[in-house]
Amino acid sequence: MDNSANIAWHKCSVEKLDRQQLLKQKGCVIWITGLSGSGKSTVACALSQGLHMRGKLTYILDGDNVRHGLNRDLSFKAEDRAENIRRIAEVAKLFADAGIICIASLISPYRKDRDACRALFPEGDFIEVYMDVPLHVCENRDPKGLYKLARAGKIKSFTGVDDPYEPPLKCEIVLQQKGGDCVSPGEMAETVISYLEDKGYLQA
Ligand SMILES: Nc1ncnc2c1ncn2[C@@H]1O[C@H](COP(=O)(O)OS(=O)(=O)O)[C@@H](OP(=O)(O)O)[C@H]1O
Ligand SMILES: Nc1ncnc2c1ncn2[C@@H]1O[C@H](COP(=O)(O)OP(=O)(O)O)[C@@H](O)[C@H]1O
Repeated sequence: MDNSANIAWHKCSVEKLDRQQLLKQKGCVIWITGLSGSGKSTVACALSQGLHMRGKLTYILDGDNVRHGLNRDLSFKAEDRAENIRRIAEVAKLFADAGIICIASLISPYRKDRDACRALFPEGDFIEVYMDVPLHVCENRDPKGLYKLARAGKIKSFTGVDDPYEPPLKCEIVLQQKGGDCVSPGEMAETVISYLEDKGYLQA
């Protein structure tokens, strides 16, 4: 797998700590996982807005968007999903090293792929957020009409329909949308911001 030989890491005197001091924050990744339609992109945006208003620098890596460019060669079969997730994690690692709060929002359905991403980061810097929204709620929302197409057999291997989703067994934050209680994207974002504040990520 590793085709790079005879290479050495080149260090620079300006390091992550220096960049963090400049930005008055700590670089990390907030990894939002969940079914299609669970609200990942909406919460990612609300979070980015909330942090921006507090003077914090963020950048969103959305699965759908990255698949328009860097990952345009990848399909939805398991190996390609794994590669999609691996590449996004490596990019997120660069953003975190830049001192940025990187928000990755992608289905990332397999536990082992998400755990492999976590292993790329120092302890604490990979913050996994699970959008705990039942399939029937996502399917009722169906903003892009994809569930309808999947149920009609026009899209194959659609997560939650004929492809698996493995919820996290243990993650930093669970955002629930269950029963009659409606939790707004802004409220969900505030939960994540409180976590970041408590853990010291909003200061250098
Ligand atoms: N087969 C299949 N399964 C799931 N999703 C599908 C599929 N085909 C297309 N789409 C659209 O692609 C978006 C998911 O891309 P991701 O990069 O987040 O997926 S993954 O992490 O690699 O599983 C997903 O976006 P979201 O709805 O925002 O989750 C869909 O719009
Ligand atoms: N907290 C929420 N409460 C109600 N509706 C929501 C919430 N978050 C997102 N939505 C709606 O659900 C749909 C799917 O959201 P989206 O962010 O596109 O999900 P995903 O990125 O997981 O596919 C959109 O129509 C969005 O407006």
